[in-house]
Amino acid sequence: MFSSTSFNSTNYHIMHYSSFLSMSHSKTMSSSNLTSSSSSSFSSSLSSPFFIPIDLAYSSMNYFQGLFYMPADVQMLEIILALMVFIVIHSLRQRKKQGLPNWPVVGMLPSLIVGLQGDMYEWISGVICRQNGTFIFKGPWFTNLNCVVTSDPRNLEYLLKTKFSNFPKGEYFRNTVRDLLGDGIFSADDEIWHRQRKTASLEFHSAKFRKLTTDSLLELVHSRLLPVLEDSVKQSLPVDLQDVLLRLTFDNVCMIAFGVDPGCLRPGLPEIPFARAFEDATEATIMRFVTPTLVWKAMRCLNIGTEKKLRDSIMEVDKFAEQVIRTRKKELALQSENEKQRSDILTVFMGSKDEQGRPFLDKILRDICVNFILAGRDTSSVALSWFFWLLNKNPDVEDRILAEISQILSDRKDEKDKVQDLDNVIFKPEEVKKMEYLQAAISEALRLHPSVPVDHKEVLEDDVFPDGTVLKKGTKVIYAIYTMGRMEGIWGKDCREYKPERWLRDGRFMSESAYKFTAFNGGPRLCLGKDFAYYQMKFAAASILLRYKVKVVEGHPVTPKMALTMYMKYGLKVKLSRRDDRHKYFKLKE
Ligand code: HEM
Repeated sequence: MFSSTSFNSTNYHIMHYSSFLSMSHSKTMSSSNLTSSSSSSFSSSLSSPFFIPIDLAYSSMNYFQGLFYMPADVQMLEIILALMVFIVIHSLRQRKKQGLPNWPVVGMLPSLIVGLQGDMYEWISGVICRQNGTFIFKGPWFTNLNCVVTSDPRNLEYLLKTKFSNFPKGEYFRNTVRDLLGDGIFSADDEIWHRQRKTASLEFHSAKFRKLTTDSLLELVHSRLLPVLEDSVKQSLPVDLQDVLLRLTFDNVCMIAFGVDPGCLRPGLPEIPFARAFEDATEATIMRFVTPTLVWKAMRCLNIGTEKKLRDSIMEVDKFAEQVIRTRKKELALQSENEKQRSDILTVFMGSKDEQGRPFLDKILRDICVNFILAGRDTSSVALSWFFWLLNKNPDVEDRILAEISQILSDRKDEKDKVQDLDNVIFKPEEVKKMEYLQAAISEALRLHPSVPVDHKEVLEDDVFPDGTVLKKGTKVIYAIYTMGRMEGIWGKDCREYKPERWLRDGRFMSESAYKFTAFNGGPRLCLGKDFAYYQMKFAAASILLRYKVKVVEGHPVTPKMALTMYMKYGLKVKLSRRDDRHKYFKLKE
């Protein structure tokens, strides 16, 4: 009777369920009973959204009548089986309404676990798109895993700007990251956040700070990055470009935060204890987000597993921070006001006051620096890694970048600046600014592979999103930045294509709304390092592309790693070769 009808997957389960009941009835009922029961379940399955409860109730009545004629153990087994089938079908039917099957006790966790096995970000994007931009994840009963996941730009604007004060980072986040981040800018809310933001913001926009960042980057690219890459060319060896870039930005951000160069990008790529400890501490902190709070707290008390690793690595980070703070204090004490030239974050905060007008305590100074390192450590390098991977697949984009660089260099007016040897070219800050197509190509890479793929907030008071989603006090809200880059409703039908041109109007780079392109966050908590990050990425990318062709090693697997930052899980193995076709793009001085 079912074979003549075509079913979608949900109906297939319905059919299965009815067949099962038919089979059980056949043991106990007359054939006429069997026929009426089965056909009623079939017709209601097509017409009524309440099919399952009605059908089950009806069938169960007949079913229980039949029980009197059955041996007790068979009866029990059948009840259990019927119940299980009901639960399975009911839970699977939730997929259509709620995005994922919602099971008793474990909620949507099984689907999440399955989703985590593959490309987690693609999986979550599929679920969100099916739910038109907002999806409510139901975790296991009695856990704190329930949350609202959204990628609707209207909700993002509401969350990050309109009702900013109702969506803090929250206690859950702070308690989870406190051991590593303390009260630094990343995890703080309210006054503590505001004070740090104000001081840091003034500093980030000062000429002194700009000079520090451009000088330190120039030094690192020319005396560390390029020699390391040149070595790999000479030895004809592949190199993990992601690892090299991570070292570059780690050294760079430590110079900005602490005013100290840890030397990760020295020849031979040494392992630096502070860098290793920082990496380990971040990874162990992330583990807390996927471990029930009671469990990680117990592990912390017992000092075992990832919690032991966290404690050990934080001790190493603290040792480094304390030593830098102590040395800087001594150094500043010996200098006169006029000599105080340093403009790193640590020195600036040492000269500022907290919200009560007192100097910042050493512990807060440590927290501030550690937070800045975390913020600027790997976001740019990871973005650059995806950018080089995309270039490899889009040689026409690479051609356009080189044409732009060539134009900029040939526009040099000053005779002594004219390029005689491309290997000696050092881009000037105003030239980097003019690289509009490169900025578009990097933004497009960030749109498809945002360095921070998901971010989160907590609801302070009951609220409602512009799309109608009801938010109860204490709910966790996750905004899926990765998904936003892949939504047709935001970017159009070609949203999955790498097209830097979408950022250009009459050849000039045009920024997008922060609630549509949220790679740098938006509203009052917009990334403080955004301008510097663009400068850093453009300077490093242009300096590499001018000298080398970057080819991803054939067969090298490229897939995102599940972490707070979107690293490539297996790094980016590339083979570099000298750009011997430079004459195509660059006209040298005669
Ligand atoms: C491609 C590069 C970068 C991207 C995509 C990026 C992205 C972001 C995002 C998404 C946030 C919000 C995080 C949150 O509130 O949970 C953020 C905050 C922040 N970023 Fe960046 N960032 C980049 C580079 C940098 C750099 C190089 C620095 C510093 C040198 C920096 C400093 C900060 C700071 C201090 C905050 C905290 C702002 C606040 O909470 O008020 N970022 N960034």
